Amino acid sequence: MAHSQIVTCIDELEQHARTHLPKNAFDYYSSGANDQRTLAENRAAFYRLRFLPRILRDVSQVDLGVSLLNGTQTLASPICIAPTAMQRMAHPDGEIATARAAAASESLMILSSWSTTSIEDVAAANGNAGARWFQLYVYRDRAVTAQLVKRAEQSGYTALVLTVDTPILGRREADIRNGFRLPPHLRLANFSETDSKATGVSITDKKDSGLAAYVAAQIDQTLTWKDVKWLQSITKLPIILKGVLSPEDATLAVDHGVQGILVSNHGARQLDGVPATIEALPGIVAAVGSRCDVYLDGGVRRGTDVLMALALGAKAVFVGRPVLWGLAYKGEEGVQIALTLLQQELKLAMQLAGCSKLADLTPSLVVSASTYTHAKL
Ligand SMILES: Cc1cc2nc3c(=O)[nH]c(=O)nc-3n(C[C@H](O)[C@H](O)[C@H](O)COP(=O)(O)O)c2cc1C
Ligand SMILES: O=C(O)C(=O)c1ccccc1
Repeated sequence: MAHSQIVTCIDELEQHARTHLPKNAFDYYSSGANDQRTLAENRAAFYRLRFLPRILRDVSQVDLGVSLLNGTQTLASPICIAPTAMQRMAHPDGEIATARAAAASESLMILSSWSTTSIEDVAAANGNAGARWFQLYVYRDRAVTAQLVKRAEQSGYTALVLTVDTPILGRREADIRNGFRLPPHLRLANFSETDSKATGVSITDKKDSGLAAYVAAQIDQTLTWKDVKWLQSITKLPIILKGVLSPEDATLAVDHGVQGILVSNHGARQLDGVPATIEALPGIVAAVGSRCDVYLDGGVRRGTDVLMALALGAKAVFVGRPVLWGLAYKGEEGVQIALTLLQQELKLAMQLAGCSKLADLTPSLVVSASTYTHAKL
């Protein structure tokens, strides 16, 4: 795709990234775990669903506006940015470009703890009008964790997204083959050299996946529900648990007083063989009811995917790799292209489905292809 051409879909941005990014960066961004079964399922499961559109409803005006966390976070659309680590590998502006594009699109950005731009610099780029949440891992050193929380609070991040599916990094074989590590000109901007040196493992170590070894040394594998309580004790920010797939855990999460659940399989990068997120969503929505927000990420590449997730009960969806592909294409402008494409596709899909606002979206809009086919036989 030449730069002068119009980008028509997210997959085109991915194709561009595949041919323009260094192999070790593209492989790191695109990989799933093991045989990448769940990676394929995250897309395939959307393909197994069908819409039953409604007709003769006035769709001349479409409102994509949504409010999250009990009305405290209003957004122009329910399409938001998932946290992805090390964005400066995709474009020199990295997280700064993402933060600017998010603000320009009135979208919400979740910043990864493992960013190549600091919490403070991203906040400045996102600005007063921007909406930003901070993604947190709990580190072996609780002082490091508490310090990150404090910095996020002071920099105007309005929620903490606690990732709970990564006690250790999943097995990404391309990274092992490539000996993946952070390029030497970049650094994990939220940690001091001493934080990382203390573990004796450096992210630039030249063995296997340098990342996996580094993560194993940093992240606290002893994490349990008591640590959710600990986090609540050190912050007043709302807490969203990211990486919930089981309805039982969703119920526990609500019982522990979290304000949101992000149904996620980490872009199929952790345990291979788990369900696609769009398959896991209905059970979690049923378990949670209206007791907290439920969001989804994983494999969202089309406005029609967004529509399916919202119809099945997600309040908002998050995209990870599409933002990286946008960054690789054209930095801030590329991320805006990705977000705008998805927003326009969602609007069109809603009109064609007979819906003019998000409140019109109900599970009856979506049927499983197999159920629907059998019912007609
Ligand atoms: C390259 C990459 C880096 C990621 N880094 C993080 C991270 O630092 N923290 C986190 O909670 N999730 C991380 N994720 C998971 C994403 O937040 C999200 O769950 C996933 O990418 C959504 O799937 P999608 O890429 O198909 O949209 C990462 C995903 C990718 C692809
Ligand atoms: O690569 C990832 O998926 C990821 O989430 C991660 C986790 C810890 C450090 C860097 C990236």
